[in-house]
Amino acid sequence: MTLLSVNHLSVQIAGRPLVSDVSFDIQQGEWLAIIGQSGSGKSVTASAIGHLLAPNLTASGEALYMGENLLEFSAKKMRRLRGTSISYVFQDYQGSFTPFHTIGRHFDEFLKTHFRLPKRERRNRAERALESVGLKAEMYGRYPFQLSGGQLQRSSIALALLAKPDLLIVDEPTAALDSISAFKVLRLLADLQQETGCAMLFITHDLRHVRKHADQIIVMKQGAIVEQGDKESVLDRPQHPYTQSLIAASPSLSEASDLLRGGGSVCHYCN
Ligand SMILES: Nc1ncnc2c1ncn2[C@@H]1O[C@H](COP(=O)(O)OP(=O)(O)OP(=O)(O)O)[C@@H](O)[C@H]1O
Repeated sequence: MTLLSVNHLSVQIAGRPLVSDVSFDIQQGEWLAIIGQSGSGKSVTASAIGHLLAPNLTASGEALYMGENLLEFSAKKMRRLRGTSISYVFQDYQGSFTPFHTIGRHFDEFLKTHFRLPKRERRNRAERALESVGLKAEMYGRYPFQLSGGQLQRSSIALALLAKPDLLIVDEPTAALDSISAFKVLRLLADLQQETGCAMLFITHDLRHVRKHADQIIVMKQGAIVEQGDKESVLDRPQHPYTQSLIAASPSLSEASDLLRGGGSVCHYCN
């Protein structure tokens, strides 16, 4: 079943298009990856869906979620939906936390805003959420600066999944992490997606992640989609010269794909 249907989405700045006529569907539980070079419009597209564009940008078109056009939602209605039905995880995990509030307080504020739960139950839920991303419950009382980048990104994933959203929009979640932490965070996201059954809109530069996790792929260039389809057809039989050049510029992809096909086990991302 279609969860989100984006139709003819365009984003402009002072009359100049940044994203033009973008259309795609995400099915329930599906992992859709958006790839493309820096500046191709991936983040602007993802931000437009949840009303997270910078104030100088305007969006038009449709983003139908359960049949309702999100672009027509009031700010208040969208705020209610964001975090509960549609959640975001950003590259800049630092920005997801207020430095002078404990990790626990962030969870508590979220739960207080969206649910009517007694204090003890809120605390239990937050601690369980931290444990679900491999963190100790004692992280509840720590301040953001007392956590590593990987731990903070895990906390932001736990926070994003707290209300069991149907759709998780993830914008380069590992760009600021070292490769081992990045690998762990991606595996965690994949496990949690399996567990919760949420759909994932995943923005990345790294085609190895796409090869491993995506069902469908969108390729963006200069604000427009140049190719889209299922993972195998886009990565193994790319039609557009731009997709071909992206794949060619990602030498580790052919390596990863050989390893996957041959059942090799040397590549971190293939295990
Ligand atoms: N608030 C803004 N004001 C003006 N231009 C913007 C704004 N936000 C984004 N842009 C421009 O829109 C274009 C698309 O940006 P976007 O962030 O979506 O690219 P991206 O594909 O996500 O790139 P990256 O992979 O580097 O994050 C870029 O040319 C960017 O400079």
